[in-house]
This record gives sequence, C-alpha cells and structure tokens, in this order.
Amino acid sequence: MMNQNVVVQAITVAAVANSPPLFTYPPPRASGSSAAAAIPKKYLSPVELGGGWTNGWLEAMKASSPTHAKSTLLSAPAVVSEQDEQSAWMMRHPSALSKFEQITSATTGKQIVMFLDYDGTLSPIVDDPDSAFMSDTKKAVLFQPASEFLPLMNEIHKALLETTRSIAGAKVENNKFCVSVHFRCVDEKCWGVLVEQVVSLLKKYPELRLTQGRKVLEIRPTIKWDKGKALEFLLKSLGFADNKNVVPIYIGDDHTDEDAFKVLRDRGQGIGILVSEYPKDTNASYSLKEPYEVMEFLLHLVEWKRHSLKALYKVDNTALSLSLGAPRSNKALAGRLTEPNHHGRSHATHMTGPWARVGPA
Ligand SMILES: O=P(O)(O)OC[C@H]1O[C@H](O[C@H]2O[C@H](CO)[C@@H](O)[C@H](O)[C@H]2O)[C@H](O)[C@@H](O)[C@@H]1O
Repeated sequence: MMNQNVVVQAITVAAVANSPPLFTYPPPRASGSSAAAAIPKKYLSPVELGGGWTNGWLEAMKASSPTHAKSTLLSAPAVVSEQDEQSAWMMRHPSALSKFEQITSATTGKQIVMFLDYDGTLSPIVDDPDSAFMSDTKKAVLFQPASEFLPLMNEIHKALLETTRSIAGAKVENNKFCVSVHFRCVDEKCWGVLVEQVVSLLKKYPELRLTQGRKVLEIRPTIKWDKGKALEFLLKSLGFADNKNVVPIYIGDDHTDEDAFKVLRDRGQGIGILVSEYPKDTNASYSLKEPYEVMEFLLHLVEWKRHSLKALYKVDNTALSLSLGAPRSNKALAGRLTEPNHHGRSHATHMTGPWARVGPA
C-alpha cells in the first residue's frame, strides 16, 4: 500500500482514578520457557540477511511463508507436533483477547498510547498492496529520517521495475524510504530468479540494504533507523518516555515490528502484541491471530475505557450534587472529570481525545 511506511499512532488519552499497581513487564509466562528454544527453525522470523547470498535469501523467502510450510503433506505425528508447538507458543504469547483483563488491570489509572502497524495488523494481507485500505479513522504520523536518500530510492525503484519486468506477478512498490518487491503473486519456481535479480542490482548500491517481510523483499537506506527507533522517537517527542503513567501498546505483524517489541521489552514499559496465526520467535508478550482480532481487541479496549470513565463520571456527578446542593449541568462538566489524588481528595483533570465526550446520555 502506498504511504504505509509510517508509524500509525492512535492515541487515546484517559486519566483515571487511583494510584495503579506498578505494571510488571513482561506478563507472567509459562515457567521455564525460552521463546526461541522451542520454536522450530522453519518458523523463525527471517532476520536481516546482510550477506546477500541468493540461496540464503531464497531459503529465507520459503521459510517465511508459513502457508508454504502448511501446505506440505504432513504425516499424522507431524500434525500432532505442530499442534503441540502451537499450544506451547500460545502459552508463552497468550491471546490479548483471552488475557484482556490482565492487560487492562495493568493499565488501570494510566494513559494508554497505541502504536499500530498497518498491513497485516489493521488491514488484512491482500495480494495487491494498493488495495490494502483502512477507514479514514486512522491518523498517521510520517517521520522522514533521511530525505537525502529520496533521489536514490526513486532511482532504485525505476531500476527494479525494469529488472523484474520479466517475472510474472512481481510488483515493485515505492514507499519513499523503502522500495518493496512483492513476490506474493509470483510462482514459487521463479522466486530464485527474482531474488538473484534484486541481489545483483543491489551490488551497485552499497548505500542500500535488503531486508525481508511477508512475501516481500525490502530495499532501504543503510541508516540506523527502524520501527524500534521510531517508537522511541515518538515516545520521547510526545513526552511519554520514562513516564510510569503511560502504557504504550504496540501491535504489529511483521519482523520489522520486532524492533519495536524489543524496545518496549528493554524499557520495561508497555505491551507488545504480535499478530500471527503461526508460532514465531518474537519479543512480543501477547498475540492476536489476524486483523479482525486486532479490531476486536481495540473495540474492547475502547469499551472498557468508556465504562471506567462513565463509572468515574457518575461518582463525580453525585459528589458534586451533594456538595453544591444542586445538580450541575452536563455542559459545565463536559471535558472535565475529577479523580481522587493520592491524599484521597479530588482534583480536576482535563480530558482530551474521544474520552472527553464521555458522560451521561
Ligand atoms: O514493515 P511493514 O510496515 O509492516 O511493511 C511491510 C510491507 O507491508 C506491505 O506489504 C504487505 O501487505 C501487502 C498488502 O496486504 C501484501 O500484499 C504483502 O505481501 C505484504 O508483505 C507493503 O505493501 C510493503 O510495501 C511493505 O514492505
């Protein structure tokens, strides 16, 4: 999808009562489990393969196509073992939906900041990247770390269009700071030729590097920039870094999202949720199977926040009526809530975002 190479940041702001318990990260896992240990190699996320060996790339392309692995004929014991792997993985990365209460209890009284990947997270994966749309509700923050690379990115985009022209189904997409070569619609027999073309073209561009996503080869500048750094940048510039009352939740599906999950894990701040139907080595703590579940999770979260604020608002309204001797109009209260401070007294809190509209009907 064009313009997808952004960090989508939907911020829901809510200040809720009470001093919350300190959020511990990561959440409890099955004892003695090491994320990487039990994951079979074929499921491991492809890491950045700097060397550029065509064979290595081809293997990585195959290994990172779980549907490919799934479609092979499996004998009965193999099926059982895959199920075991799936359940073991789910123990380590439980569904964010089934552990919803665990997540909300960790965020009670804190401000939640949502960071959402786009393709495969908010929008289901489709064959044609240009058809991956989402409703207008999304708000995007586009960070442009290195505009001096733009001419080079345009050049490589043109060169790749030309080079891969002969491969049926190959699609080259210019995402400004990343040019993507899609092989989702390319016959698997041609993957080797495709990767060879890309790798040999890249030899002329030492300033660029090759990485891999979901049935896509990605060409990026060699700058030290990734989604983890983008997340840190946003947390810092929004004043949320080192704020114990802010819980960033990052949801993503691809291996590029792992940098962001790792940042949250290393900081001990926030929650990483991986969107995947298959076991994958991940730094995320929770999982969701597909974009539909992401939407469900987000809706639950909105509903939960709405309820907590509504309850708080009602308490506040009653207290005000008692102290003022007369009901205060909804209008006067709009946008304000009171919350008990650490001394048990109340103080006003300005509400911003959708929560400001919450109040009695
Ligand atoms: O790292 P991301 O920001 O998650 O971007 C990875 C790629 O996402 C998009 O491709 C993916 O979604 C497409 C539409 O559903 C799908 O056809 C493709 O197979 C997926 O890889 C985007 O189009 C690419 O440019 C990104 O590199």
